[in-house]
Amino acid sequence: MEASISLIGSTTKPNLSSLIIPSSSIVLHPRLPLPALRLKKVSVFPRISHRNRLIRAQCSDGLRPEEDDGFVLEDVPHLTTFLPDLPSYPNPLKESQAYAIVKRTFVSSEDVVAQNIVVQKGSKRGVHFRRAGPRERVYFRSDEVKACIVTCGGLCPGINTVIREIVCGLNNMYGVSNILGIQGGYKGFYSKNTMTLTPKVVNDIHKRGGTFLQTSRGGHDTAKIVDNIQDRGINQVYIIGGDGTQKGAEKIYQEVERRGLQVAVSGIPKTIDNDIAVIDKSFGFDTAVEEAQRAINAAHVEVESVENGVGIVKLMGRYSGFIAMIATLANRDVDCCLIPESPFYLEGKGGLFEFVEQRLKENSHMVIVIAEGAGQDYVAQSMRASETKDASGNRLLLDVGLWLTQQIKDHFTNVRKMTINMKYIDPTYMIRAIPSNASDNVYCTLLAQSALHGAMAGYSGFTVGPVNSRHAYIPISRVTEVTNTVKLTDRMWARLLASTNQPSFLTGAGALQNVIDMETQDKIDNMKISSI
Ligand SMILES: Nc1ncnc2c1ncn2[C@@H]1O[C@H](COP(=O)(O)OP(=O)(O)O)[C@@H](O)[C@H]1O
Ligand SMILES: O=P(O)(O)OC[C@H]1O[C@](O)(COP(=O)(O)O)[C@@H](O)[C@@H]1O
Ligand SMILES: [Mg+2]
Repeated sequence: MEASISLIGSTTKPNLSSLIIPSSSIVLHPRLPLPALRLKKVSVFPRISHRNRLIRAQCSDGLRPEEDDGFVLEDVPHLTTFLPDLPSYPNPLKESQAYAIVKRTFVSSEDVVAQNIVVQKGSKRGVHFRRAGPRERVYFRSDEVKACIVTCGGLCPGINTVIREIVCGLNNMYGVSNILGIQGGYKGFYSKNTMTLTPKVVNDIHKRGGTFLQTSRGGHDTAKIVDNIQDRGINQVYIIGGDGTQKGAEKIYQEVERRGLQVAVSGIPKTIDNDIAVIDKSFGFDTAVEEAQRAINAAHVEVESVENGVGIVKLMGRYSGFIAMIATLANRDVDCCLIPESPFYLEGKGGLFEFVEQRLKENSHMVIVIAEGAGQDYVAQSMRASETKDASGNRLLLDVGLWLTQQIKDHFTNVRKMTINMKYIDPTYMIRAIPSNASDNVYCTLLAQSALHGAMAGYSGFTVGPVNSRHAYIPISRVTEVTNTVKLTDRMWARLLASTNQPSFLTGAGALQNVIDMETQDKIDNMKISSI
């Protein structure tokens, strides 16, 4: 059987013999018997930013299964890609008591996770990612590992659980004892002392909110960070953070590869907003939704105890309204949910004022949940706003919660001459600062273990996360190139509208078309990415 291979994203022409050898670093097609494979053609394309590694194989034995079934593996880099002579060792898990009776301790190099699991008869197989988990061979001797952990960006419930489980997992499963904590985010690499992390030190940190290692925004200096990694002899870097952090992790990986260092760079996606693409859900999200119930319930109790009570609860979500949407769906006392993805308007037919008045007439009270990023352009029209950014370059938002409170108050007092009782609750930081709940703790444990198995197995420049409930290694660039947002044209938003019976605000001129245009563009961008 012959195959032609395209390596997209490779900087150097690959050594053919190393590609012909069935290696754990390149899986061509899960159905291909690798030892029988002969290479027909190898093409090397220049690096493209949105696809780190895409490895496709095309059979030329007449069957052409990949061409027919459209299988694509979006692979992650492996240290042997640029260090082909790196020795490997049997995985110490072979001797592990914990895994003694497990049927399949090791994940096969042919196991992949499908990005799309809803298919039709005759669908192309589509994009797949490498399945996460321990591998038969590792590329680090346990006593040689010097790992470090860093946390960057905003807080999120569960960060401490991930830290704890990386430390305990490396120690218990791989016998690694040399683990450093980098304090205060990326800048901590070059501006602070490190701390030693042992299972004892991190034993109960999962019971606390925040990050044991502290965090920061800004301060990503790739050269300084990699110099520091090199100077300290660090060979595994675990980076916990959101979209910004993952972009930084990608740059660190690229510099590590450029310098030819045996350093595994592993990203663990963190975002309370659930705005990271590809993965099912980010850790801490469930906890945030649960905690949001307390604020919504408080608002509801307040407003149902007075006449014409209007409660407004602001939840986090800069560009993605997932917390607001799911917290609303979970609660049932919310009359209206406003998210960044769905523009709304106040005045006139189908507007928010009309809806508030209608609910007050019906129930004498109502609750609005609003995501912090909702209606930003609208708010900016009535406020003199200057574009300010945080240290990482994220746009600072206008306070839509306060603004909406004032608008509703003014309208009913001055225009409708009605007395209303406004209660505004902003629980955003209170939600973000709590420890993770039970299900997030389990999720964080899996993330940490998947990350360290991947690093020990020599993968690098990857992000870990569940894709259709199976943990996978995903090229970092794949999770940073698009923001995960609520799709108004998907059924979940319709479920919410059906549950609250609120207006869709799509009656304004061109509003519906705008949404469709935006989402179509998103889809086209995604399709371009998936079809390369
Ligand atoms: N494009 C980028 N390239 C390199 N580093 C980045 C980039 N964007 C953000 N960072 C760094 O990542 C860290 C966290 O980013 P930030 O956007 O604040 O939070 P989050 O990672 O949670 O989205 C900061 O130290 C910031 O300097
Ligand atoms: O801590 P800060 O800088 O006030 O951050 C607030 C922002 O952080 C977030 O929680 C998200 O932060 P990340 O991008 O770090 O995940 C937003 O929802 C919120 O706007
Ligand atoms: Mg972010």
